Amino acid sequence: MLAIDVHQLRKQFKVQKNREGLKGAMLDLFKREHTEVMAVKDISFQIPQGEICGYIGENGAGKSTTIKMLTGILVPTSGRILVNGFVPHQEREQFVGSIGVVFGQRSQLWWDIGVIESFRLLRKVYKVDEADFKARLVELVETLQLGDLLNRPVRKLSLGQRMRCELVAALLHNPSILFLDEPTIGLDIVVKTEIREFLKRLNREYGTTILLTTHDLQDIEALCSRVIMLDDGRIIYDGGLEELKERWGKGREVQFQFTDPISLLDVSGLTSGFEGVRWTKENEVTAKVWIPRELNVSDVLSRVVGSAAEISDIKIFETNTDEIVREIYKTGSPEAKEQAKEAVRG
Ligand SMILES: Nc1ncnc2c1ncn2[C@@H]1O[C@H](COP(=O)(O)OP(=O)(O)OP(=O)(O)O)[C@@H](O)[C@H]1O
Repeated sequence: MLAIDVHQLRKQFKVQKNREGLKGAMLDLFKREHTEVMAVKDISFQIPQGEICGYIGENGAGKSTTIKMLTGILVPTSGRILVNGFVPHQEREQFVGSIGVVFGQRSQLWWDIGVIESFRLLRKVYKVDEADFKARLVELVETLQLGDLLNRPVRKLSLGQRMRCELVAALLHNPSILFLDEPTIGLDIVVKTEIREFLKRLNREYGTTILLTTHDLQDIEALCSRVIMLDDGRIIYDGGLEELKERWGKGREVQFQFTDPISLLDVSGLTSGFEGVRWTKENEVTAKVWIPRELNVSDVLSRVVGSAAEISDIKIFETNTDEIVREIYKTGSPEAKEQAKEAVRG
């Protein structure tokens, strides 16, 4: 069974218009005018059990709206959703037992009571057996190092501590799918890394399926083999992260450290004939070469390595996903968007 199966999913919101001026406000009192906003436009995708998939897009692209439909909080305007074989908004009671949800910007813990009390209440909500609850709590508390936080009220926790507690709260009933909406927002790099490690482990040990939205592409790099990219309510890319980099990455950079001092002229000579290759000198013995996407990196490398110049070190710089994705978002890079839409269609 697929973890998530979505067909032609659409969500349209009715938004009240505000008319201008005093007269407008008076008129609004009697009869409001409405417009429609289509937040999600007939999207389809399937996620198998055990996959970690990133769901990305600019502000307002429709990510949260999708997650809310997948978790049964919003009812779709049209289309079909099956999550763990359930129709989320129809079969709520059984359904919520099989999923966990963390919204980075909202808490599911009670503000004024000890964290452990919130966990106990959630145990009742999810009808988790006492012995299972204890075993799971011990394990999660240990992995996420929550020991001395458990008796503190949530309002006294730092954001990072709270987020770790949110994860425990979402996982106490051992769900097979975890939805994360901006799980690392506002956290420092140390806590971000801890949370990423924890999620990887969860996926590895329990096969938990994870769908996560994020604006932090480091989350995607660290966790996801697959990315779904949304733009204005439509899917513009659905595929591997590596493929995304390959398809839209503009090139690779390789840094060479030579044994003896070199000049820019020397190194440029090494790659003569390769069109578009650009060298920059970093210091007496170090130079960087930029290799455009159209060329095979290893062809260029072997030419340099096979030359008379003696090399003491080589570093290859990975294509920066941040830059690629920002480029697609920003320029809309019309042809990239068009290509992507075609790839999804075809
Ligand atoms: N309850 C609502 N009523 C009306 N319009 C809404 C509602 N919720 C979302 N929208 C609109 O739907 C579109 C998609 O919003 P959504 O929150 O899903 O985007 P998002 O990709 O999650 O953005 P962000 O990264 O900012 O969280 C936006 O234009 C938003 O204004």
